[in-house]
Amino acid sequence: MEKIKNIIQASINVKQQVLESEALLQTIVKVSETIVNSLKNGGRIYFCGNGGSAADAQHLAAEFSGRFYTDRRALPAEALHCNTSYLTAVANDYSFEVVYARLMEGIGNKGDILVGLSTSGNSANIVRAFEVAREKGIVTIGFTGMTGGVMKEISDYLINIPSTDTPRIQESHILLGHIVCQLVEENYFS
Ligand SMILES: O=C(CO)[C@@H](O)[C@H](O)[C@H](O)[C@H](O)COP(=O)(O)O
Ligand SMILES: [Zn+2]
Repeated sequence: MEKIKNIIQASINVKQQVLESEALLQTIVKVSETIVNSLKNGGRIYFCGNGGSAADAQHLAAEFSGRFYTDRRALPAEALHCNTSYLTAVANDYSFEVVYARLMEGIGNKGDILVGLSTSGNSANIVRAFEVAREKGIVTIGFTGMTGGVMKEISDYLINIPSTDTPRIQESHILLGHIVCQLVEENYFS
């Protein structure tokens, strides 16, 4: 029981720090406004991550393309790992490092948004996708851990959770991701 309580408390502590970080909260506001502007100008939102963060990418994309709280028209959002034929072919024929970059090359357009979720900030396939995004004028939003890793240098917006513990970082990513979904849904459809 003690162990379980300690883990829950650790998750709360990270979220408490997020709550007290004016800078992070301001970034959330800016990110939400940027996504609304992109959507209003015909942009699309792409999400990518690995492992649990791929699940988070898929989850958040579905809030936009499906629904979050309200009944409204679908918004154009996709997670980049969902086509397993594409993923296995490109990883097999080229490398796993280029799987997301190649998709951005193929389907990303100027004014779109690319959200990358990486607790280390160092996942090479996300970093490579952000590099392609930068070349194409696609706005990048990094959800990372405390240091931001390599993504700190190449993200237009960085949401770096004040923790170095992968699961605790992911738990705050999904909280803040949900907040972004709610703000975008409310503002876009108001
Ligand atoms: O869900 C978890 C851990 O909670 C794992 O699957 C985790 O996402 C994987 O180890 C990822 O490959 C870690 O990558 P990243 O967060 O450093 O980009
Ligand atoms: Zn996990």
